[in-house]
Amino acid sequence: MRHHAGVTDHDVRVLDDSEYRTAHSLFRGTLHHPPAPDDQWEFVRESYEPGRAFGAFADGEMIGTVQSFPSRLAVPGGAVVRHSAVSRVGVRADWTRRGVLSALQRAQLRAMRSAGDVAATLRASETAIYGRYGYGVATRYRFLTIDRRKAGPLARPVGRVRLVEAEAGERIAWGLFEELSPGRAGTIARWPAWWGLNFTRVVAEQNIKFAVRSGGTGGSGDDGYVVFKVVPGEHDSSEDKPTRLAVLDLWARNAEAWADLWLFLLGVDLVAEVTTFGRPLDEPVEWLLGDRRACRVAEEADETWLRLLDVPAALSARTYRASEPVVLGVRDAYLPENAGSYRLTAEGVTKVDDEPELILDVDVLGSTYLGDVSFSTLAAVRRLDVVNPDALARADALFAVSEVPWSGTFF
Ligand SMILES: CC(=O)SCCNC(=O)CCNC(=O)[C@H](O)C(C)(C)COP(=O)(O)OP(=O)(O)OC[C@H]1O[C@@H](n2cnc3c(N)ncnc32)[C@H](O)[C@@H]1OP(=O)(O)O
Repeated sequence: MRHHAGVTDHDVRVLDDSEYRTAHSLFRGTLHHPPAPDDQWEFVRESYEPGRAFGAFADGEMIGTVQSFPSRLAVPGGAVVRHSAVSRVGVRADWTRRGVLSALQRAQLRAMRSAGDVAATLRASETAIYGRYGYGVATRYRFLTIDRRKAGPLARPVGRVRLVEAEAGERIAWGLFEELSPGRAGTIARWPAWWGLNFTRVVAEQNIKFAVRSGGTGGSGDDGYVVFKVVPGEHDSSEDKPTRLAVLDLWARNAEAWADLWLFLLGVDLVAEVTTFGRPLDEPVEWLLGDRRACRVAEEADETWLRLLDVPAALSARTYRASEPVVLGVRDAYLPENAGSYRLTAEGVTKVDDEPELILDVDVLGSTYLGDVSFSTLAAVRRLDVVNPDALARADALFAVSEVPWSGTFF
């Protein structure tokens, strides 16, 4: 493939399983990590799926790679669509800014759509990279830091939270997760190798713990779990580091189980600080505490970058609120079959020849799709062309959701 006014020549093709380790080492190199040692590779190998890894080659050497995991994504209204979780994107430092990633993206987007995936998502290392390929920020998450000794929760537990040894804990967590996700819009299915890589592999080394909740008013079965680790503090050095409990993964079937899990976490002795990995924006942790100021949002950040691969299928999969119709005009440079006018009503979606009222690139449509940001907001920052200003309120009303979207799975 010739790119960027002929600066470079490279070919892109699907990798076979003899090439996965080279691709993985190349990717890790672009993040400035050494290749995975053998024990880690055993877990990583499992996560490469046939037909899903691509390499870019120049002079017979691999210079760039992308790959994806097979998954499913929940959309507003409760439907679940086929989805690829894209990761391990990297181009060797001596080949960057010559169009190598663009060529890889072109091949990967085409392949995912041809395979029948409706959407792809990823976590971006930098925000400047993926908009051009049609990915838009579609969910956000927040990282909490709680001063445990100040928190003083007022509620009392209803059920029972028990610590479970790692093997059984992981099995129970996995089972509950499969029941609960995809559920909320933005949540995804985890592929089997996700568990091995994220937990099994590091359980002993990182002293990872599993706690399971049961026995609430809903019955005696397990209905929530939390995966966490406690990092002991250091008090003998010049810097005083508090003992910290880090919440890695927390899912519950209902609010009662959720609150019991948090009450358990806030009651672990000798812990000064409870921190979380990215949690949903609407998780009411502050409201559980006697002193809401004990809970600080350490960071709020972009979580899911969403790429609609099959726009008509994606628009038809989600539901819409009652409102007057709107005609959206979609532009898509990489998958031009998505381009055109779509008439949306509360009952459904049709591709039409009508003049669009709002014109937007597919990455902007991706940002609105799960309901995290409104058309009006994106119009205010000039991310879409407003042909008919009245259409903004109609589009906002149609796409409105009652629960903030969130993924909750890092990859
Ligand atoms: C889902 C994940 O895996 S996230 C991890 C992504 N990987 C990394 O961050 C590892 C380090 N970075 C890299 O490996 C590379 O820089 C990549 C993969 C991000 C980009 O690869 P490249 O081959 O340089 O991208 P390519 O040349 O195709 O760029 C296409 C366009 O995007 C722009 N672009 C690409 N990466 C960046 C960036 N990091 N910052 C700003 N602009 C960028 C280029 O300037 C170019 O713009 P132009 O068309 O206007 O000239």
